[in-house]
Amino acid sequence: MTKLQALFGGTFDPIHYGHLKPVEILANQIGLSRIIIMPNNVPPHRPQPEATSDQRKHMVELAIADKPLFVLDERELRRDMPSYTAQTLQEWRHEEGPETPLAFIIGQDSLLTFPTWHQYETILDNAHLIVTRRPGYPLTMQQPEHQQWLDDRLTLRSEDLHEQPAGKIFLAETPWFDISATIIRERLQNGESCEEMMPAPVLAYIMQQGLYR
Ligand SMILES: Nc1ncnc2c1ncn2[C@@H]1O[C@H](COP(=O)(O)OP(=O)(O)OP(=O)(O)O)[C@@H](O)[C@H]1O
Ligand SMILES: O=C(O)c1ccc[n+]([C@@H]2O[C@H](COP(=O)([O-])O)[C@@H](O)[C@H]2O)c1
Repeated sequence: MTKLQALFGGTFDPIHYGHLKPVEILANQIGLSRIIIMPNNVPPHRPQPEATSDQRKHMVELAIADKPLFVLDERELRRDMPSYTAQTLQEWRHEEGPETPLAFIIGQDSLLTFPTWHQYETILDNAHLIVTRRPGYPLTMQQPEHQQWLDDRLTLRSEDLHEQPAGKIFLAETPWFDISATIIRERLQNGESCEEMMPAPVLAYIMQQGLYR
């Protein structure tokens, strides 16, 4: 098997176990050599996050400090423009060459909005798309033409992700983690505990910085 690397982009406001656990399990299931966590500076499709980019980056660093599978990629943090995935993947492909298998990981909720992303059709030219499960969202697209787009690219064979450089969509059978950054921010605002939802060093940093009060 080749060494398949995957980029995992997000706002991570804050990073939590709903981000970390599915992708760790995925890495074991399909054989990922590296998961590259890539926080954005300006998210394309949502309001600016509550925590600063430096704070969100630091929380990612704390979350992955004891996990050799993960590395941090700061390229989107350096961008003052919205972080369009199509552009980022074009850059990444250029760096890695045409033959290297590359993948971009998203959760099930992101798959549903994927056809609204900037130049979404070009994203699969440069990487595979790996979708992790998330409770509360369907695995089918709302519009028939988007379902057709999905069906045309779906694969059930994880080997395809290693054998081809890009172009496939793989719906991974990862367990559900009913955690979101929104719930965490709300719970913290209400003074409720979030210990089960994120690594302890991240929670300690949130408390120390007085974030999400
Ligand atoms: N619980 C989860 N299970 C699977 N995927 C998830 C989960 N939470 C987030 N993701 C995925 O991680 C990526 C980054 O998500 P993001 O940083 O927006 O977290 P979030 O918890 O959805 O945040 P918010 O609640 O602020 O919208 C997205 O592709 C999203 O689909
Ligand atoms: O390129 C786009 O148009 C686009 C639209 C929405 C989301 N994304 C990317 O998808 C990833 C998850 O986004 P989010 O908002 O759920 O944190 C993150 O890397 C975003 O930059 C990208």
